Amino acid sequence: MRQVERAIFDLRRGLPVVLRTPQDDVLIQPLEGIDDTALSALADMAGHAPGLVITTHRLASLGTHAPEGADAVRLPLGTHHRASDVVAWAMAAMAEPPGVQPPAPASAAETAALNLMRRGQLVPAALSARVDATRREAMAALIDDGTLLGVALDDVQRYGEGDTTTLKRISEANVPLADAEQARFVLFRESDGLREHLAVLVGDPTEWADAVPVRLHSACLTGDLFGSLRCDCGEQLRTSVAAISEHGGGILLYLAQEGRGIGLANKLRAYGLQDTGLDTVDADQVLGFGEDERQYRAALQMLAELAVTRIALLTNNPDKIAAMSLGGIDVVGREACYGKLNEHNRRYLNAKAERAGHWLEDVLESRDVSDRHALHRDTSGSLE
Ligand SMILES: Nc1nc2c(ncn2[C@@H]2O[C@H](COP(=O)(O)OP(=O)(O)OP(=O)(O)O)[C@@H](O)[C@H]2O)c(=O)[nH]1
Ligand SMILES: [Zn+2]
Repeated sequence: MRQVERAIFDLRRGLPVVLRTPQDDVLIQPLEGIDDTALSALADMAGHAPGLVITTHRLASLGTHAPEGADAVRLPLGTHHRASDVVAWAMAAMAEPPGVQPPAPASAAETAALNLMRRGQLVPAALSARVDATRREAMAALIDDGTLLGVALDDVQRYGEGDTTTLKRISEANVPLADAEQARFVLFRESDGLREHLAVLVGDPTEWADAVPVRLHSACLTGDLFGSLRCDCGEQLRTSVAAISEHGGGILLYLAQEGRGIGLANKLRAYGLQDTGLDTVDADQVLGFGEDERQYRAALQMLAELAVTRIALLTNNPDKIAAMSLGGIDVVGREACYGKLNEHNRRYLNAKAERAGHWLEDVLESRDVSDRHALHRDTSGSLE
């Protein structure tokens, strides 16, 4: 499996990787940083023009339906296609589908390639070229001398299905917080070494209520750390710590799921797309993602490790309740957890309520605006 993890790192560096089966070698390359030289080098190495592999979410955002049952499709490319066009087909906001032949369902290697891109928090799109039989020996030599990384397709598929994200409890310490003086941070690391999650234990665990107050908080660097006004995350983080403390203690799980699981680089891309008029769901779809890419396996493992089975969840998100219940946790209560509405996050909160079914009516109807908003209104008079 270490080869798979190495492949993810090579892809994050923009390097091609070879996916190998006994019959075939397939060269794959991420879209980030691709230029015309890299595009033709890929075709030369493989002896075939590459195709562009995209998710069906991306295809839908181009206004085209995927063949029945396909999760990903391949658009064949010709030698006349420029890298800038290919990158645009993969991730730019545009209405026109590419003028190439109809999409074919992606092969097993191509589907696996997109899973590697996702795990590496790259845009889930790839260039893919089957290595011609006449080039296989040369390809094997490049793999042997370390120029290219080769990884068995079988391993990539098992990596995607398996328990590679088993958590290890790594370290812990008391960290008194402004909103909860008695707090203990426990750090967990996924076994492939890629991501770390935190359990913040508030109060004395022996005195926690029978249904332990729990907040599942997905990381949001911009909101949690910088107080971004584009979302409600920073305020939710702090008010939930305070609420847990007031309820006699409980747990905040701080999950490495930046940008609903798409990663910070892609969240910033999605923000750029939202600035052109798309909402948060459509912007993610342009980049090839579904409306919410999060999985809660890590949260379930941390609760198991902490021997917590009955919880009261602080959330407005029905998916989190469903994920916990499906994972065998008894969710016996739910408490709302709001941030403040302001003119920068109103559209985002509306989209969460309307498109993802979050319970945010109270916030959206309250016209509860922050001091900062009031200040802004005083000076600009531009409150909608
Ligand atoms: N992709 C994407 N992610 C965003 C955007 N705005 C915020 N996020 C992310 O959305 C996630 C919000 O997570 P949570 O705070 O757990 O909130 P939630 O799913 O709304 O659920 P509750 O707060 O529990 O009701 C964080 O990972 C943010 O980084 C956006 O416009 N696009
Ligand atoms: Zn946020």
